[in-house]
Amino acid sequence: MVEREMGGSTDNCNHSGDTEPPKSPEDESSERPEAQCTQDLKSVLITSVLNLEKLDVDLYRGTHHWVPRSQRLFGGQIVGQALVAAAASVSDNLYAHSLHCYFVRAGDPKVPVLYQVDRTRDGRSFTVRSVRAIQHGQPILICQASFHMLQPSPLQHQFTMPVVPQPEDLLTVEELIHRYLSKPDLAKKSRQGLNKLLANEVPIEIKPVHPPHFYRLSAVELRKLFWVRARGYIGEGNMKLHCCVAAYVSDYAFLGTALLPHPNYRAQFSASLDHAMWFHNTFRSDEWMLYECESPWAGGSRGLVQGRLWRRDGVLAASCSQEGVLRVKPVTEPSKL
Ligand SMILES: C[C@H](CCC(=O)SCCNC(=O)CCNC(=O)[C@H](O)C(C)(C)COP(=O)(O)OP(=O)(O)OC[C@H]1O[C@@H](n2cnc3c(N)ncnc32)[C@H](O)[C@@H]1OP(=O)(O)O)[C@H]1CC[C@H]2[C@@H]3[C@H](O)C[C@@H]4C[C@H](O)CC[C@]4(C)[C@H]3C[C@H](O)[C@]12C
Repeated sequence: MVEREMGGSTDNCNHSGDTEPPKSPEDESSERPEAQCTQDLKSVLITSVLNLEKLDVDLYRGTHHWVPRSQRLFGGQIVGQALVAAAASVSDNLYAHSLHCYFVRAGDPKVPVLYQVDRTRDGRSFTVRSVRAIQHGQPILICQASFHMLQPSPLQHQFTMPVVPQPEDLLTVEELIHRYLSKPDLAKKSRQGLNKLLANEVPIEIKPVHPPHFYRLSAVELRKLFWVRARGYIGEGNMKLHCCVAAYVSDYAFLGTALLPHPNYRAQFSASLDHAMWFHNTFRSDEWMLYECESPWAGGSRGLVQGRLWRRDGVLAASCSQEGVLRVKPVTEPSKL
């Protein structure tokens, strides 16, 4: 399996059950994995989605877990798996620092994805891999990923992390949905939509900072802020793996940011066209990170969104950009959540 080639060990066990209150990151990272855990939603990211099967040199096969209702493969899954494939032939002293992808065809959830890696260049400090994600003999995604060795520099700066409530003081998406569903006067259509959302087996935990915003119930500002982490315990592992998980995480709830300024419209068809990420510092994708998303522009049936993933200590972990196709239609009756 590719993961073994990536070095580092990943613990398949998880330590934050759905029923028990979320543990603080310190609790989780201090726990030692005890019992043998079966694969479940909380470890599926690592044990299957990002655990590719090696078919040949530089050729891998990925399986699916969660698929959006559009029945197109989730873009974050394809990006995360492409980065796993790219990283497999890169030595452990190099770190993923950027990736750039185009989604050129919809992914078919009925068949696995093949990842064909080209070892574009192994330089003195930078190494570049090109990956084609292939289904039915055609590329669905083309990706370039670059890896860099540690080269410290006195030149450092970053934006300042937004001041927001801590995740321990916020509700998860699931808890919010249950709260909305408890409203007796909830519109039937909204109730159906929320139950479908609850049924999503997304291996990501999300705590919106401004819930009405997250669900576009009010366009107070053009930013979407939410705490996010992969479900389950990944452990220190190796940074390549955490970058692959962050790639998966970064594409969820991202493109919808471009609809925030337009509460009177909803997407009739939306799909990511490209996705770019820059990894700035080490981070743990299984610990809460703040995802700050904004949309500087939309037009011509496209929208551009930009995101910053922040560590809890205020360090900027990663930056993301994505343009997507957005074909919209007027909202006939605003949601009554
Ligand atoms: C995570 C969910 C999904 C986000 C993704 O991952 S998208 C998947 C990755 N990207 C792609 O698959 C794109 C691949 N590329 C292509 O398919 C093509 O290149 C394309 C289509 C871009 C261009 O093709 P081309 O042939 O050149 O051009 P067209 O002719 O225009 O297109 C042809 C096909 O396109 C379809 N189509 C075109 N127009 C329409 C239309 N008007 N209506 C319907 N379909 C149309 C059609 O298939 C055509 O093909 P055909 O063969 O003719 O059929 C996220 C998605 C939703 C999010 C949730 C949501 O926003 C609600 C919550 C919001 C909250 O804030 C966060 C939580 C949410 C639950 C949120 C969570 C997620 O972000 C999802 C689930």
